[in-house]
Amino acid sequence: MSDLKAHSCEACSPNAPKATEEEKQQLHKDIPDWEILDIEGEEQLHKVYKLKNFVKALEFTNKIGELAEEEDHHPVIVLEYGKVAVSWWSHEIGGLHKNDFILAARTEAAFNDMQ
Ligand SMILES: C[C@H](O)[C@H](O)[C@H]1CNC2=NC(N)=NC(=O)C2=N1
Repeated sequence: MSDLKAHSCEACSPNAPKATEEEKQQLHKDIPDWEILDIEGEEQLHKVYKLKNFVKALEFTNKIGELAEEEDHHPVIVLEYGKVAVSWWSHEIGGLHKNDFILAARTEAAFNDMQ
């Protein structure tokens, strides 16, 4: 396994290439607990995290927000009591770019740091 969270994100433009099937398969190995969902024809990485209470869930949400702002790449985050659902995909290209896998790996690391 590579240390995916340490990879650099590339600027994502509308003509950036989507990750190929082979790349997705390889990158998914680093974040095996994330699901790849097809939402209205666009693939997304998705994971639901459980936390102790609302304050912890909010703290984690804010950490993800910081990761997103650092890379100008933003997820959908659904926050509720003790739970944070995160989806990463690249709006510009309507699917998955390597950046999404990197940010999912950083999300995973942020969660592990809180435990
Ligand atoms: C102008 C700005 O860089 C773009 O709109 C960025 C912002 N954040 C983004 N986040 C995500 N997930 N996908 C994008 O295509 C995207 N584009």
